Amino acid sequence: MLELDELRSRYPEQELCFSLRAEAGEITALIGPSGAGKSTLLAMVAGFARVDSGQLHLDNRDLLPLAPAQRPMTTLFQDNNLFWHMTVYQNIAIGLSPALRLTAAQRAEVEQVARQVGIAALLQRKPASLSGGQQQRVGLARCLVRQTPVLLLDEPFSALDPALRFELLALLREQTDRLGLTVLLVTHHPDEAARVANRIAFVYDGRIIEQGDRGLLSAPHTQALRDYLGR
Ligand SMILES: Nc1ncnc2c1ncn2[C@@H]1O[C@H](COP(=O)(O)OP(=O)(O)OP(=O)(O)O)[C@@H](O)[C@H]1O
Repeated sequence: MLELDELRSRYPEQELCFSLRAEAGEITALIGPSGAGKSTLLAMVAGFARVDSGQLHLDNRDLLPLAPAQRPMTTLFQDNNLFWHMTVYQNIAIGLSPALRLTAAQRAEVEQVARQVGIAALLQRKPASLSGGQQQRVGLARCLVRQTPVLLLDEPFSALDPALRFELLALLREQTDRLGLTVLLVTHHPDEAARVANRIAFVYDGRIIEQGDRGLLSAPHTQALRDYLGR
């Protein structure tokens, strides 16, 4: 289980403080207004943003002393950070070896993950020749090949049209179940959250002020969540 206990960051204009529990095999959707702190929450967990106090554990292992690269997690943003001069194969392989020196077993892993996310036929292509949805599949494949137990996703599919977005989310759901991943997914689409997430956390003014299962969206407790949902 990934546990955030009063994980706190103080900025001049705002103090952020998050408590959250996320189980393996679960997708937790983080929703909330712009500026509420969703991306900063992910950055605090990943080690990219300063943490002033509180605790962060994965299965009772203290993650706070670890540098970002040592943390057992992978981050995917909307801007998927693909390298345009490299092939799809290389773009996935770089998740395993920055120098692209792969063992035979690792090469087989790249091919297997590519099959799982439906891009096996595209391995020799360059990202520029792919559709937006295919590019995000490559980004997801790079994350999955690393085999980290935690995935931090910051609106990875938001630029895609709804049908493609749901296709990619279904793929994420499938891989989360298959690999027992712990996924935190920032999204601006509550319908997206309702479709794939096990839990939904509403981030408001630097705090999680409501959380629950998908039912949260049909029965919000706070006025802030009602306002956010436009009800
Ligand atoms: N490095 C920083 N310096 C100062 N303030 C910061 C910093 N990082 C985060 N913050 C504070 O955290 C707040 C939340 O920003 P964040 O980008 O996490 O919100 P968000 O919910 O992801 O918004 P959006 O949905 O628009 O991406 C900011 O308004 C700011 O007050």
